Amino acid sequence: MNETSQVTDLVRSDFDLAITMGDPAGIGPEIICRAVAGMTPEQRSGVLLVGDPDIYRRAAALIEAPLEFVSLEKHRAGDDRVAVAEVHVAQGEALPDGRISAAGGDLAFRCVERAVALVQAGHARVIVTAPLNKAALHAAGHHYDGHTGMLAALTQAPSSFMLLASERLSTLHVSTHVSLRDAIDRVTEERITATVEAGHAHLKAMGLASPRIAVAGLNPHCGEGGIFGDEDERIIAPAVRALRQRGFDVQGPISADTVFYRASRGEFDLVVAQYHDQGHIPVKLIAFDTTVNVSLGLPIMRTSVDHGTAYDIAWQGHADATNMGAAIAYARHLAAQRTAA
Ligand SMILES: NC(=O)C1=CN([C@@H]2O[C@H](COP(=O)(O)OP(=O)(O)OC[C@H]3O[C@@H](n4cnc5c(N)ncnc54)[C@H](O)[C@@H]3O)[C@@H](O)[C@H]2O)C=CC1
Ligand SMILES: NCC(=O)COP(=O)(O)O
Repeated sequence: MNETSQVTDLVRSDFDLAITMGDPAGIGPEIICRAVAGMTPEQRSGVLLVGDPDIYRRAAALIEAPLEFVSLEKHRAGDDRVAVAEVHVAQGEALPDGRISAAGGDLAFRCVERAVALVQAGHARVIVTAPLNKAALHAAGHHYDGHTGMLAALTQAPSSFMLLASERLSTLHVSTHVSLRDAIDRVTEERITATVEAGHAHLKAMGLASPRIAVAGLNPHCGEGGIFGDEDERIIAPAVRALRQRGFDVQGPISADTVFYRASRGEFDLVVAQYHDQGHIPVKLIAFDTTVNVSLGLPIMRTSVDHGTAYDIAWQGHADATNMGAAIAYARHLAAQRTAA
């Protein structure tokens, strides 16, 4: 029986969160154990870890957390031990700490695959992901651009969008993991429209009655009348006009050098960024520890830390789990909003 088919044999089905291990060579196992160790027994009972239990045990020992783990199939309501949907490292494969390996990339992929199956089967509600390394993922032959694209493929969603949500500033991206040259080609009316629609729907679902959305320009000063490029006038402005005609509270294009500052002061609930770094840099600058990566446009719910695998500090015992805590809190909030709706 393979790991995915085991979901049909589960003995319990009331987990709020399925938390995936990410790349085991990185800080994922450590920050997950830190976050779980800090939970109340009630919160912990709603958590299902996905990954290799021996690696979770090693991480718990590293941080001296008194956590015990039990296979999902043996877990019962009231059990103090942390339930684990087991996904094992391929035997005999090298998995060096803090280094890119096919074994690490493959385990990270199989954990996400398993988590999706668990959620689709109704055994968990929201997926929270620890970071994976995209080079390791590709080394293992899984050619996705990250979780966001992988989740779209695994759930047969036509598209997915990356939201970085923080208290002061949230950004949603027209494109993410492509080259800057490709990103410019992806600035199309269709993609801008779909991104605004996805952001609007998410904010409504999170309880905002009328989300105020800004769309960032692409070129310096939005092209300044065509002197520095014409995409802002030719593509972004018509897309925003059409959205406004449909009733969306959306403005733009607004120069990228001011729009994030304005949003961070409360003028907008969301900024649609035209490419990865445009939307990532301002949020990570002001809220690296607390920004949550949320996948939009999928039939399932998923949140994540905003940081990466941090190989440089992996398995040294001093990774900061604040961001994992924020991703978990956002996931719980998502689930609660969905229940209330
Ligand atoms: N959600 C995900 O799966 C994400 C995955 N990545 C991937 O992670 C890999 C490494 O990315 P990098 O650009 O090196 O960024 P990174 O976020 O892994 O590391 C950047 C710096 O921040 C530090 N850092 C990050 N998280 C930390 C934490 N929790 N506690 C203490 N220090 C922390 C690291 O030690 C490093 O100095 C790449 O393959 C990237 O694609 C990056 C972002 C998100
Ligand atoms: N820059 C964000 C990142 O790399 C995480 O991407 P994803 O795994 O959430 O698609």
